[in-house]
Amino acid sequence: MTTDTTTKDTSPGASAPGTTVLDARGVTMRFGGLTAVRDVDLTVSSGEIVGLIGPNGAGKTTFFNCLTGLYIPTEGEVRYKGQVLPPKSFKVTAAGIARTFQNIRLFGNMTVLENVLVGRHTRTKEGFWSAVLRGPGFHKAEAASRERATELLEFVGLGAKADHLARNLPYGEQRKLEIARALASEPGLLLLDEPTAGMNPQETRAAEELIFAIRDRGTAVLVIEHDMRFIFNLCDRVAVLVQGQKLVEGDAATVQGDERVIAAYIGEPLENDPGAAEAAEVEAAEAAAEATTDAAPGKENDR
Ligand SMILES: Nc1ncnc2c1ncn2[C@@H]1O[C@H](COP(=O)(O)OP(=O)(O)OP(=O)(O)O)[C@@H](O)[C@H]1O
Repeated sequence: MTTDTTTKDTSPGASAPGTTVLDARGVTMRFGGLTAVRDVDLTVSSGEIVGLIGPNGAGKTTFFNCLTGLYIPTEGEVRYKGQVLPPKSFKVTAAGIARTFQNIRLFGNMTVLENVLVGRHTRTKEGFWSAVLRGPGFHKAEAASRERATELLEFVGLGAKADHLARNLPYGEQRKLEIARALASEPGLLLLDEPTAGMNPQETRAAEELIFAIRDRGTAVLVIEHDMRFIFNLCDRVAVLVQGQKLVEGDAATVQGDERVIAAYIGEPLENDPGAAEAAEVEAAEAAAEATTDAAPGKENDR
């Protein structure tokens, strides 16, 4: 038997909108002498898409790893729906938090459907002996899992490719498949680590639509991304990590207007920064003025 009592439209992990699903408090992660994450608080509620941004090495992935049981925070506490998270990633997945990784981690030689079925294992109650003996309970569970996996593939737009080998999918579809596999564990919170990395603009737009649809099914989303346009379009709230600490948190306008955020990105300018065009114009004007001064007739005489 499975716990599969789902409909296409609502995730079984869904909570009433506005319920806090993730509550991370004072999370600190040290590696020897290096503090990668320092005293970070973050909440995510049902019905929300929250973004986590910051320059390279700011501690975003380390923080994600603290939320998924991959790392046990040196200090602090992470609660999911009020319960302190167990310190093992498979238990965290079973509790209701699923994730994707920066680098795609699919089983390339398995079919698209099989990849999603792998993601279902935390939601099936069939034990080892049932699988070995392949009794009626096992077959029923397998059929239910296949049905649910097929629904999820349709949901992400890969219904027609269920029998293809994962490695033969184009890049953007592999990313979608990763998301379908994560959804197969019926999470209440989905963590996406750079979901649009390597995507073209069209694929990025499709990913945006898909994440909105996931939110609408009742799954809260926390997303790390470097693509600022994507993050500010998508997220209800954005937290900025800099050198392991949370610098600012708020809606897109609050974060975009904060001088400290722009300063933190100096040397690594904000992608699609609204001020970038003006800054380039000023630089060009300064360069032109310098060139004119250099070529001015009085210049020789001034020396
Ligand atoms: N397992 C580890 N052992 C030691 N140091 C680590 C480990 N993982 C991360 N770090 C260090 O912690 C800091 C934060 O790294 P992290 O990967 O979390 O940053 P990030 O914000 O995700 O960066 P990026 O945007 O480049 O992915 C970096 O200085 C990194 O070198």
